[in-house]
Amino acid sequence: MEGRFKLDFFLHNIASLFNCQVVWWDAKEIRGVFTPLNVPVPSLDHLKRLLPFSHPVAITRGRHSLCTGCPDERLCTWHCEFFVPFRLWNEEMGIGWQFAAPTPFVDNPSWLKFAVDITSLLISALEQEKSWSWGELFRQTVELCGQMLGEGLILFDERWEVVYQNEIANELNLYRQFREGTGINKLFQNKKETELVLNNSLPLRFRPFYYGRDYLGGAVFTRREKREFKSGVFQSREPIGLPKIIGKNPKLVKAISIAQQVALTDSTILLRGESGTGKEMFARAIHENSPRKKGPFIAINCAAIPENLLESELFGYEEGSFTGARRGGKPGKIELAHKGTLFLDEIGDMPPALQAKLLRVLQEKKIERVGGTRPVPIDVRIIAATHRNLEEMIATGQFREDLYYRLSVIPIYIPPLRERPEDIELLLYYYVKKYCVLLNKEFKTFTYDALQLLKAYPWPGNIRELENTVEYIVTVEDKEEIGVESLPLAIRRFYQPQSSPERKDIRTGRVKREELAELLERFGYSVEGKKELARHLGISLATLYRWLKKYKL
Ligand SMILES: Nc1ncnc2c1ncn2[C@@H]1O[C@H](COP(=O)(O)OP(=O)(O)OP(=O)(O)O)[C@@H](O)[C@H]1O
Repeated sequence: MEGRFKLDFFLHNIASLFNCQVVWWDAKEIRGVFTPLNVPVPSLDHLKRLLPFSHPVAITRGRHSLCTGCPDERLCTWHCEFFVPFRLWNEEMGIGWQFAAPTPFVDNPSWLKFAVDITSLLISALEQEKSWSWGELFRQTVELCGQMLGEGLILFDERWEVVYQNEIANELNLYRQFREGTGINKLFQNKKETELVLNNSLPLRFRPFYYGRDYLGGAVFTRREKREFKSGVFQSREPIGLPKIIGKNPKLVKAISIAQQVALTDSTILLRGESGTGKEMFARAIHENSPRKKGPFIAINCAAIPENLLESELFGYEEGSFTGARRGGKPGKIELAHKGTLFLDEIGDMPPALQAKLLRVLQEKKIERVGGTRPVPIDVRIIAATHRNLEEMIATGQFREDLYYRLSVIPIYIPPLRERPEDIELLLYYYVKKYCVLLNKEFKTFTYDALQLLKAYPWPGNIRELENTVEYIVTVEDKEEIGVESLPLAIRRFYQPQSSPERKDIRTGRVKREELAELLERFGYSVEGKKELARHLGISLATLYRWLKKYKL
């Protein structure tokens, strides 16, 4: 098999295994796109901007500096993208792994390492083609994939002989189970992708490998999620099914529990909360846990698209409906979400004319493209989100009351981070772990002072800001213990050393009203916020309440 085609073969199979799009390119051209997804191919202009990087890069949509001014910004529907640069045949090249939605793989901090390992394996095989046997390359690739999937794996050759099995398969006695029951050759004799439950207890997935029309063998993977689901582990341990919704704050836990219940229904949901509190994450989790999870999850940010384009983005258009309209027309996001979920982010920014049009879609469950004449029936579940005060907007005539009632059938409030001080440490260490693995660094801890400061900081950008902060610290800091001096300036400005006048004054009860008001603002007015403030000041909650009463705060 010649070099280029060998790489094609592997990338194609890995893409379908992980349900992602894999792109291989150099400075002049896109050499290959491998994808089981029906999604836009990135432009060469976008990909070329990645080539100057000499190290692997993980990009979450809208959060990386590269997203600003990206030529694909308007078309981008990716959840995230991993880029691995390399040099082959004396040229700079790159392989990008793009995911349309969060999945267990994307959210696993080991993914970037996996992407690097698999790329290096393929490249070294291509570089030293003579010394690599085709079978060995195949075995090592599938083995790495099996580790990443965290599932039992047995690999067969074209004669159904076992060529490899990993430890999980070993533990499950997988091979014996085949020999005792119907043989593997019978179970998968049509050599097509198959899912089945072995001996009524073990869900399996069979993946054949072909090169052109030649059958080369196949892999059998166990399907772990199903096993966990059956035993109830999934439901009890991770209520929303996406383990990364971190937090134990009672208000957040309540939001998760409501989301979990309504996920099973088709009700329209309105997610409310400040920017960066996790509204989109909730929306995706609800979709993933709903009966629509096999359908698409389509997100659109009503504030990010210019008013004149929003209508055609949402509703699509027919051919010739305006100058520049694409031949054959284009479906809008609502149509694309058919049988799935449509996430309307920043709904408060939707212009009034479109609010009326959206209301009609919700009432009639039909959609008409711009320039179209035929209404098309659609079956879409709507989740809207906003950080704005819609009630005030209704009062000032900026938002339609009837649309508001249609949308907020189930309102879910996600509290800002400053109202959830107990979650800050959890999130800090969650992201420290994630970025230390991603960036291949030693695990880090915070000094007492740094942790107190991070807990006292009001996090106006919420979890997005916290994640960016941790990513920055882990990237630039080599020490194992992170002190106040390593924190970004914006946070250090909040530092109040132990002997500061503020503390002394407060301890002696001589704190000024303005100072206390400012601290209260910083920690939040909730009971949790006040508890945290009392802890910060070194006084009891009862004393704090006394002071607040005294100052009428
Ligand atoms: N509870 C949580 N646990 C872990 N990560 C979280 C949590 N909540 C949010 N995040 C992370 O914080 C980031 C911001 O979340 P998300 O984009 O869902 O916020 P948002 O409220 O939709 O923001 P915006 O209104 O600005 O679009 C994401 O990277 C998300 O993964």
